[in-house]
Amino acid sequence: MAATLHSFASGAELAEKLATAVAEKLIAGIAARGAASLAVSGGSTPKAFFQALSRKALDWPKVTVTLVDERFVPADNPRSNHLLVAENLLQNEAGHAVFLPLYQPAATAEEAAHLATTATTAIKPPFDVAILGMGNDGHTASFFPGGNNLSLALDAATPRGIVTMEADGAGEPRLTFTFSSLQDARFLVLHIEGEAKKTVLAKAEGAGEEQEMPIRAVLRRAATPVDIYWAP
Ligand SMILES: O=C(O)[C@H](O)[C@@H](O)[C@H](O)[C@H](O)COP(=O)(O)O
Repeated sequence: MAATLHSFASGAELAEKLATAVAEKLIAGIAARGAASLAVSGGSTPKAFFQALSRKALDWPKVTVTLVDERFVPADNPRSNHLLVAENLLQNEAGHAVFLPLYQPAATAEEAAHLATTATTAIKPPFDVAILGMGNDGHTASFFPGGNNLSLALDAATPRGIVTMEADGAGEPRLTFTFSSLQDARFLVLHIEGEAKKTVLAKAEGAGEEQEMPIRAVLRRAATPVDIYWAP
């Protein structure tokens, strides 16, 4: 499926333009269906975008925000994506949104994944907006090369929901939406910044196995054409 590259002069310009585009999609979703959903990734890249989106005026109480993936840590842990979103997105206007965490206080990540799958069925698929990031190893969400559940997570036949992932480079056990949960978002965005990530993207767009660079599954098989947002 062909992707569309949107290049910007700076991260600040990208953040504002992406926030405007996402706000428009959420407003359209609310107008069409009475509610809208947004799944965002963690990491260091999206902070300015989150802050720009937080200032957009829309009917936020009708928007459910959740995470593409999460580290199996509570929200007071500095590694938590929930904490990152709470501090940067769920502020200002967006502070009125509904937030659905993936982390669940459970004895194991597997138990938390089952609980999160049940909890996130409250979001009617497909997502209105899904924002993906990408690591320098070509992972997206928590689809890490060598991940113990990578085949399951990428399999189009795997039901929508949350699965666990453990992999070198992932740190804690991860909770991640499956490929099947993300790939048909009405607006499917890959947000990357820097020359190094552009080089990684070029390699991912070339030949090779999905297992080597899992972002390839999204670039090659997503039902929704990917909009790539990039700044130097
Ligand atoms: O939990 C996470 O870390 C993210 O969901 C992950 O998939 C992230 O998008 C990439 O690792 C890129 O992270 P950076 O933006 O920090 O490069």
